[in-house]
This record gives sequence, C-alpha cells and structure tokens, in this order.
Amino acid sequence: MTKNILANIQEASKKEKKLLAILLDPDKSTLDEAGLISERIKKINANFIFVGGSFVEKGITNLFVEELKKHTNIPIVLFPGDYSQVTNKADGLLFLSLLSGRNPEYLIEQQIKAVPYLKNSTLEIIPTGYILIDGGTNSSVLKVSKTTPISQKNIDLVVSTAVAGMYKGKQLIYLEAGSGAKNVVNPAIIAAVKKQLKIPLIVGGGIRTKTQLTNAYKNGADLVVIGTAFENNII
Ligand SMILES: CC(C)=CCC/C(C)=C/CC/C(C)=C/CC/C(C)=C/COP(=O)(O)OP(=O)(O)O
Ligand SMILES: O=P(O)(O)OC[C@@H](O)CO
Ligand SMILES: [Mg+2]
Repeated sequence: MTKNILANIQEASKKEKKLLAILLDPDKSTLDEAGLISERIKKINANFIFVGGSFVEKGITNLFVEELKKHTNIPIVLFPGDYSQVTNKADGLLFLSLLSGRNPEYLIEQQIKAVPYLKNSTLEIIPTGYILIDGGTNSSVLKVSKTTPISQKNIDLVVSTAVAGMYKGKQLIYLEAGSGAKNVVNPAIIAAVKKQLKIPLIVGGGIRTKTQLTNAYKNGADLVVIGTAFENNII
C-alpha cells in the first residue's frame, strides 16, 4: 500500500508543519534491536524512518527493513549510499544524485545500476538532489564519493546548485553537512536556499541539540534528519 511519502512532505511544507526523520544505519544495529529502536522512534514522534549508510554490507538492508516492518507502521524511506541498498521491503526510495560533486558514479552511474532492482518495484521513487556542504569533518559521504563539499561561505553556489536541481526536476533538495558533522548547515544557507525553492527542503548532518533543530526549521527546513544523536541516545 502506498504511503504517499512525497505528497505528504509537500502538503506539510505548504502548511509549514515541520517533519522529522530518524536515520538508521543497518550496519550499526542488530536485528534483535529493531523492536526497541522502533519504540524509541515512536516516542520521539518521528514522521519517517530513513535507512541507509555510506558503507553498508550487501544484503543487510533488506533484512533490517524486513525486521523493522514487524515493529512499526512509520514509513520507511531508503537513503542509499549505493544501489545495493535498494530493497522492495521499504516504502520509498530517495533517488539521490550528488549534485555538489563531479563524480559521474554518484551523478548517474549508481542510478543506472539501481534500475534492474527497481523493475516491478512498489517503492515510491523520489527524485532527490543531494548537496554536500562542508561540516568540518571528513564525512563518510565525502570519503566514499571522493567529491569536495561546498564551503559554508559559498552561499551563492549552494543556492544555484539547489535551484539547478529543481529545474532538472528533482522533487526534494537535501542539504547535507555529513553524518556526525562538527558544523551543521548554517541557518543563513538554509534560509537563502529556501527562498529560491518551490520544492520541499531536507536538512541533516550534525544536528544534536533542540536549538539546532529549531533553527533549521525556523530558517526553512521542511524535514530534518537526525542519525548520530539518536544512535548516541541523546534525543
Ligand atoms: C539512487 C541510488 C540507488 C543510489 C544513489 C547513490 C548516491 C548518489 C548517493 C549519494 C552519496 C552518498 C554516498 C550518500 C550516503 C548517504 C547516507 C546514507 C549517509 C548516512 O550517513 P553515513 O555516511 O553512513 O555516516 P556514518 O558513516 O557516520 O554512519
Ligand atoms: O548522523 P547525523 O549527523 O545526524 O546526520 C544525519 C544525516 O543527514 C546524515 O546523512
Ligand atoms: Mg553510516
């Protein structure tokens, strides 16, 4: 059954109802933790569970999502570092293109490799422009993609990249400071991007305090993604 993931994000964005996704990395939890994790996510009132990682062992995501599904009705959206993380057990798939980078592998090759796995799939496929911004750490995304993040100082380039993504037909733009970032995406960048976008905006990377969360929302993030702070039990 379709969960209308994109339509719900668009609707929430229009009504300025802010959304939260918890990011789970299949290689950082065991299958028998799925019940407990689902309970914690329910208590936080998260709207989505994102599942993915930069370096996830093949086959693990499928089993992990299958197990999660036994414990939760919250929509599960794949946030894959590569095509091997595609599983039909989830509800949706962020069909990412790494627009900040110039590595063809993450601009088009991974997407082509994913297609055979998407034949007859019931996943809701959501075209998403993914923009990596310098979070002050050597993030996993940076390492695996071998691309350079955009400097937090170069607001114009971030805005142009996001708007180019929108013109290319992306339905969502994701501003990413990198998992475990030291510096979150600057609120000034979020505000500048939001001003030019007619599509919903996702923000993530390094968000660990209530103030950072509120600042992201106040400046125009429609959906915030939290991974590390949840893993470390600080939210
Ligand atoms: C469309 C399909 C099937 C794949 C797209 C592949 C692309 C373009 C990915 C974008 C680049 C990338 C490697 C994104 C990874 C996103 C992600 C799941 C990050 C989660 O955090 P981690 O990078 O695993 O951080 P930790 O290592 O700290 O857990
Ligand atoms: O793990 P954190 O730092 O919360 O980052 C979440 C997400 O944006 C990473 O892709
Ligand atoms: Mg990871």
